[in-house]
Amino acid sequence: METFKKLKQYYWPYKSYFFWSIGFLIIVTAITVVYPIFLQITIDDVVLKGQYEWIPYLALGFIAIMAIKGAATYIHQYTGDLFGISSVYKLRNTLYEKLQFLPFKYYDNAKTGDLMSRLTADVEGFRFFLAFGFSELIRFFLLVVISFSVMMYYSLSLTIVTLITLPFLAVATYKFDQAVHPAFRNIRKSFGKLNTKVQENISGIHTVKSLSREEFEINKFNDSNGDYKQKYLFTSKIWAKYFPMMEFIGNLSIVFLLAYGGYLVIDNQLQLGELVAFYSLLGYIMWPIMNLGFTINLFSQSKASGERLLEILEAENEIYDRENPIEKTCVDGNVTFNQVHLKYSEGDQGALYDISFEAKKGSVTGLIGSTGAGKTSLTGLLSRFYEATNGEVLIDDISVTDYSLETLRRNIGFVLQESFLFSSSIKANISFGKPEATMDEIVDAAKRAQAHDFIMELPDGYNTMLGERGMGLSGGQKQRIAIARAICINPSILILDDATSAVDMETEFQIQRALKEVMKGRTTFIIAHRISSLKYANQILVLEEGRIVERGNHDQLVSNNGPYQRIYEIQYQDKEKVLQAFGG
Ligand SMILES: Nc1ncnc2c1ncn2[C@@H]1O[C@H](COP(=O)(O)OP(=O)(O)OP(=O)(O)O)[C@@H](O)[C@H]1O
Repeated sequence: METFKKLKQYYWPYKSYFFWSIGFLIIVTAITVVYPIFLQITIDDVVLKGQYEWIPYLALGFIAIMAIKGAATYIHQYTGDLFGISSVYKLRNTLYEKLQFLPFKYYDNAKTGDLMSRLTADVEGFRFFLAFGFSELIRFFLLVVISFSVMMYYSLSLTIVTLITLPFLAVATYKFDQAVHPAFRNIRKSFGKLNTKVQENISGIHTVKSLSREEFEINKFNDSNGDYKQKYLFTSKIWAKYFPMMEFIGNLSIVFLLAYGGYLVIDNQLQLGELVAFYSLLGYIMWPIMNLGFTINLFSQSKASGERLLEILEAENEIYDRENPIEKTCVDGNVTFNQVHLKYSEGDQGALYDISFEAKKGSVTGLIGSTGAGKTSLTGLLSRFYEATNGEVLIDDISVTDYSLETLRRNIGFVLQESFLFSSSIKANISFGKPEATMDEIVDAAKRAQAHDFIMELPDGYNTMLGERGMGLSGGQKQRIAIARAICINPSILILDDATSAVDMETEFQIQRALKEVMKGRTTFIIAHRISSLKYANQILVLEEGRIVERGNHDQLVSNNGPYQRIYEIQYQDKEKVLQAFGG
């Protein structure tokens, strides 16, 4: 129940639908119990007493009651569905919103397919219970209580005899729930894994195909699919084991009813119609109790789903705006790092140690070092993708934690090694960070990113729709759109993370030209593996294992006898060797 309590805020605002639904359910259930009473009166007071003239009236009365029941069932079902659908609409929106604001750290470990199955299958599971399962439980209690009362009215002793099996049925049902709940949680988990498998495969299909790993992938999918099947079969076994047991106990009651009830009729202690009504009423008690397995099943599934939804809703967001954060449309872009340390998680080896430097407004800072040295981590701290463990990161002498996240991210433009483009128009992709941008601004950004010319050659120009992940464009074209997107927000700080590493020399040259133009007047950080990208930087920070081991400009570092000179020699000696080999 804890899970439902925690999720109350999502369904309770729609309680009026729920109460309407339950109100009409009471009418439906009451009418259901009236049927056997009708039967009893017809047998005992009409048929057995030979008063056949009453039959048409009884039949008409029956039709009227059925009509009322039909109308009440309609309202009960419709309002029940409204309750479920309205609640999960709000829940789904909240989940999505939460996913938008969860920090990068959350996504380091999250799996897309699993998240998707939570947002779809688990939300659906929860909805089904709200719309259907809840009222089934209530119907159960109503049917049992009303039927029980009428049975007691007919014969107390027969009620006791027939319902003697009830405690056994209750125990079996309880045990069933205990077994089936973890089984359902496992099914949901396995489904999440299956989804992850499919999603990763589709995202990485180029890699799979280019390395001929289709068979391997098929086998891996088969494993996940097999696991899902096993989990379902395991649950079926539980179901198959308990259900006949419950049915058997239920049928024992009928045996007791026929034996003892028959005796009472023969002994004239009970009327025949009452015995027939008793049989129907027993069905109303036994059937829902046996069916309780199914309802509990629903309940277990939705509880398991609810728990998985709560895992997202309750995930901690460590990076948020402090109270009254500084909101600015434009920062100057003076960046200072003061003895900054970064550890991604407790017990983790640090990613950055004692980083201190200054980058003046409009200057270019180059970051170089082997892979894993901490270059990307350093720039991520500026936008608060992650939080420094110690030390301060300042923009215009104010800690980044004092700014609103929106201010930071509207003032810091990123161009990553592999840029993600959405499956929408080129125009929408460029203005993604500034949806209010005018067409002139979009075109201007594209021109400065050297993207305008090739965009104009596309069939629909700026309205050309891109496939998922920017399919249909070359790597260099995608990159230039990403550059246009970064500068469309007109950022004071620009971070170019290996922006040219994934393209050929010719494209690199074009992109470099685009970047030179857009770097003007912005504090720029260039993460590069190639020295050629850093020649004109005002300062270069050489990182090794999370520490700055050398700093200066290209001319100073190239003869400093340090790691930069070594990188330079490796990159340029090779070039010279190549040139010599070709007689250059
Ligand atoms: N999200 C993360 N969670 C945990 N550890 C991380 C995370 N991102 C990076 N690291 C670790 O931090 C260290 C620095 O990584 P970082 O990506 O900053 O290096 P880099 O210099 O940018 O490397 P590259 O040139 O390969 O991109 C590495 O040891 C890396 O494994």
